[in-house]
Amino acid sequence: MEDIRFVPNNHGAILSLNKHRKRLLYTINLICIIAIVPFAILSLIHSYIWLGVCLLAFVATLVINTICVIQRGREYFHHVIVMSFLIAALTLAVHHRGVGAVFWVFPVVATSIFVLPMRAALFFSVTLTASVSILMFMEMTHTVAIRASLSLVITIAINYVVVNIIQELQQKLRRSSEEDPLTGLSNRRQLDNEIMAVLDTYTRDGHSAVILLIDIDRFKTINDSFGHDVGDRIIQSVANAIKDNTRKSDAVFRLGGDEFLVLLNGIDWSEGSVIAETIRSKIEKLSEPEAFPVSASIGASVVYDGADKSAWIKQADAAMYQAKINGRNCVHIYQDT
Ligand SMILES: Nc1nc2c(ncn2[C@@H]2O[C@H](COP(=O)(O)OP(=O)(O)OP(=O)(O)O)[C@@H](O)[C@H]2O)c(=O)[nH]1
Repeated sequence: MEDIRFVPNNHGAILSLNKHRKRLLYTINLICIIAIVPFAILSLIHSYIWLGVCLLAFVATLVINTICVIQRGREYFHHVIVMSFLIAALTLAVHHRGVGAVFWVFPVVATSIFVLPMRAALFFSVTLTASVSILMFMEMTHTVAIRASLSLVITIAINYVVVNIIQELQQKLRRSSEEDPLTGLSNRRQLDNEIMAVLDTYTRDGHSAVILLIDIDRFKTINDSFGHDVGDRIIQSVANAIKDNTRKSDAVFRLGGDEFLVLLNGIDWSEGSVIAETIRSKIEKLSEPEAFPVSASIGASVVYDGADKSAWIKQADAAMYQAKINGRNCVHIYQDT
């Protein structure tokens, strides 16, 4: 499940819009134009000038923001400005039209949490509820004011609990779709994006990078001789050995079975071969606690002009295959022959 709220960056701008987010924005805009614009015009006709002005200002700023977000990935008006028009309009509507206007507050409060950052939505919902409630206590019977205010508070509370649960589930789902459960390493799904980013950096800035393809030697024999549980433990130990000997800026993936891929960023072939050798020797050292031989064959391939993702991985794979042919438990660096 995807996060359906818009993610603001440090400047409060709205980032990456996927098609679900766009759909939500279009729907909100359409509803606002169909429902609010006629109401604003009616308000102006009935001489509720400020109410009409605030409603039109809200719709205008919302539509402009939507266009800017879709075209440039950034809001034009900060959402505080857009929401201020809405708070003012709804408070004026309750003042002019009485309790009937309070019904409009419920969908607005419920929707805010899906379109605003969590804190902003909470601030907006509380401010709107407070201003409408104060007005109701001043202008209506206390029974009506208490009932309406209480149901608004309950709506806000339930919304926040539900959205928090959705976010937690969403994070779990994202983790499980991107992470290998046995080792906690990223799985193949993440690989494409990471490699594309490294290739972009190489093309743009000339930063070198190296792929290491690591395959545990005779892993089938380990499984057959000592069982799958021991095999799993070896996979975890190898994963830890790789993680412990790479930097945070490198990316480590379990491709499946007993095969791992390491993406070494900003590293040339000589540094890459040193890291590969360190990893190989750390994996070999796992033999001591296990009391049976553990080793891995490693193929290395350095990024090259015109490299594409699958050709680059194929080179590392060919190098790893050569390391197996060379007797396993060794590093082989791909060379164009
Ligand atoms: N324990 C365990 N075994 C797995 C897992 N995934 C795949 N395998 C086993 O890993 C073994 C992979 O063996 P291969 O890489 O084909 O061959 P190998 O025995 O390692 O031989 P070489 O690669 O030629 O050195 C197979 O027996 C798979 O059943 C896993 O998650 N856990």
